[in-house]
Amino acid sequence: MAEDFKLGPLNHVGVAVPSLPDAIETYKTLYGATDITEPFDMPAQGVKVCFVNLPNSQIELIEPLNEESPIHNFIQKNPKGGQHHVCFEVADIHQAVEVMKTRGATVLGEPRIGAHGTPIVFVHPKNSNGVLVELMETPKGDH
Ligand SMILES: CC[C@H](C(=O)O)C(=O)SCCNC(=O)CCNC(=O)[C@H](O)C(C)(C)COP(=O)(O)OP(=O)(O)OC[C@H]1O[C@@H](n2cnc3c(N)ncnc32)[C@H](O)[C@@H]1OP(=O)(O)O
Ligand SMILES: [Co+2]
Repeated sequence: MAEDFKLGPLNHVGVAVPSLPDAIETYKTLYGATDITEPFDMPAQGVKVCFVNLPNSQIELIEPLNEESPIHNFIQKNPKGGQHHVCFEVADIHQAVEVMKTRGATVLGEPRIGAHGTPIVFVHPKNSNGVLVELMETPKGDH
């Protein structure tokens, strides 16, 4: 089970923001980003999300949908926003969950469909030097 587990590519860096339109404007005007997806709501994940597409990865901009959002507290503590998580791809999300739990990590919840349409889970920041790590199953056909 664990022997063939490994992290795949860095898929995205999650940035939590108080206002998606303002953050989009920043990436457009300050960094000249031209490839930014239309924002969309993910009620199951409690966020509004869009992606700044880069040559080798993405910035995932996320805004809390409501006070129940898992990032509501984060924005309360960081009103201007901040780097929120890093996301690595894995071949098999269920194997990843098993390996993380076997190795003593706190896996937050069960795998749920994320913004790329494949199952994701999160490993608590306390397990990774204060960094919230998202594991995302690589979309089929992308292997
Ligand atoms: C649309 C899906 C998209 C995708 O890629 O597909 C996403 O990525 S959605 C991203 C948003 N969803 C999540 O983040 C789900 C997982 N996160 C959680 O369950 C919570 O955010 C959690 C448990 C990590 C923190 O919840 P909360 O902030 O309400 O709890 P606390 O305030 O008690 O914080 C506990 C402890 O953790 C520190 N913390 C919180 N958030 C982060 C963070 N992003 N990075 C690093 N550390 C974080 C917080 O400061 C507390 O630290 P302590 O030392 O105990 O004070
Ligand atoms: Co993410």
